[in-house]
Amino acid sequence: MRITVIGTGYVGLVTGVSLAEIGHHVTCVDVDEAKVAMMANGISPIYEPELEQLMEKNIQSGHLSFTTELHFSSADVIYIAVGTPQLPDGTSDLQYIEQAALDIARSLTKDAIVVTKSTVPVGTNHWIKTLIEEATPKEIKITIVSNPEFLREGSAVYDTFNGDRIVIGTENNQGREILDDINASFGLPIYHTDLKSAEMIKYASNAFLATKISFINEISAICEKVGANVEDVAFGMGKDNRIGDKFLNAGIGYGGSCFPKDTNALVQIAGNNEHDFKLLKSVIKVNNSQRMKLVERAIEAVGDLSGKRISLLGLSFKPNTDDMREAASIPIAQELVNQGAHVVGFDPIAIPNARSFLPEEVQFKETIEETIRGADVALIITEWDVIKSIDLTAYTTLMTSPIVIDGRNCYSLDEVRRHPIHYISIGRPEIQNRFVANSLNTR
Ligand SMILES: NC(=O)C1=CN([C@@H]2O[C@H](COP(=O)(O)OP(=O)(O)OC[C@H]3O[C@@H](n4cnc5c(N)ncnc54)[C@H](O)[C@@H]3O)[C@@H](O)[C@H]2O)C=CC1
Ligand SMILES: O=C(O)[C@H]1O[C@H](OP(=O)(O)OP(=O)(O)OC[C@H]2O[C@@H](n3ccc(=O)[nH]c3=O)[C@H](O)[C@@H]2O)[C@H](O)[C@@H](O)[C@@H]1O
Repeated sequence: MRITVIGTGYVGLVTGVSLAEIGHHVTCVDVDEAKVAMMANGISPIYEPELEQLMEKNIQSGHLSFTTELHFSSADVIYIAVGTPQLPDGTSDLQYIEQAALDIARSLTKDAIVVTKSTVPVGTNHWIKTLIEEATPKEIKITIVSNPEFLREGSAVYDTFNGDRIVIGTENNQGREILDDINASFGLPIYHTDLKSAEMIKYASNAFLATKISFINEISAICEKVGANVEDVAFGMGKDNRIGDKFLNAGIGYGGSCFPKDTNALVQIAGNNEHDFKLLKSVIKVNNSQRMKLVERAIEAVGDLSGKRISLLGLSFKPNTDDMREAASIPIAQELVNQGAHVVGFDPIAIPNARSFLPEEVQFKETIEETIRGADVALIITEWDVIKSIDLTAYTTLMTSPIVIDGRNCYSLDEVRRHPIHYISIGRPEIQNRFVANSLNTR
């Protein structure tokens, strides 16, 4: 099948490369000339494991190409994968979707199947179809399909080939049959539904996962007060198949380009339809306050942060990605700078992106050791393997005072107990050996 994918971000590029890998002829279109030039040379503009190897392989085999030209007339199927960011009031900004629809309409010379991969509010697929139809000759027939994406950043390629389901929302059998054909080689379960239900499945899935995270974070706050351990609690809960053991990691909350924007968008979709989504509003509120916990703990541990050297370990919103969108490091770094702290940041991959997201006062270091050297407090923001696997003696030998506040519960408490560290994590008992207190007093 000849497929054109519009938009080559995390979703569009991975979709295009994966469809090429299973044998389709894919043209990826983007308006960003610099990005297209990179991709045409086999270089991925995003950090995503396995992606670049597959890109190179499929460019070589002639299955994958990149262009800025907005001509779609030779495609059998056109995928829309442009961004749907959040407007200030929480609703989805559909300007890129609208532009893509108009670009499609302008160049169509025959019937087309248009597939929406982007996450869009309920009813948007009908709107896209109407937009295209209004701008094309009457004899051209448009079939619209909603095919929401469930990949996670950091494991996007793996997820595309090993996902739990493919959702295909259609308005007729033709769209359904062609999408079944296109996706057959992925070998994943396909679930068919109507357009609106497919759109809703995407928001409901992200909102439910966000709810699990805020729920376990609330439980972690109670664990801290009563002296329980949230990891043991989550493990015990997760053994019940009805609950499941995934997405119960307590921490500093969810970030990224999707959970924050999609939860806000669903609150707006509900509100526009006269439903006050109280539960989801609370999920968002809990998440917003969760992010500041590390700063609050730092103040409890050392008092006034002014003039203190504070290390941020991990800057991206989660490990294995360079994506800084809605990363917890952004409000945390801003608050630390506001309080007069001297902030030093480390991330194995995201530093180039982080420079434009974090306050200019933040300094960056290439290694964990350089980042924590001379620090008064280390805050763990992202659970990169390189941070999880560090020898804990580095904290005691390099820091001015070994106070580690771990927003991702990276270390086992048994391991921490073997080191003279003041260790504060989320929903687990605080560890402050007498030895640490003594060593701090003698500094
Ligand atoms: N990032 C993720 O992990 C996931 C994202 N989604 C959804 O997928 C959609 C895309 O998200 P991302 O890939 O993160 O976006 P992104 O912001 O990384 O990429 C969007 C791309 O579209 C391009 N673009 C915009 N307008 C265009 C036009 N008219 N023609 C050609 N190219 C155009 C931009 O230059 C950019 O390269 C969003 O709706 C998002 O909610 C869904 C699942 C996962
Ligand atoms: O719509 C999207 O964009 C995507 O959003 C999420 O994927 P992603 O944002 O890439 O990453 P996740 O692994 O879901 O993590 C999101 C955030 O939740 C946090 N998280 C996750 C799991 C957990 O138990 N606890 C927790 O705090 C992570 O640290 C991260 O900040 C969903 O998992 C994907 O299915 C979906 O396609």
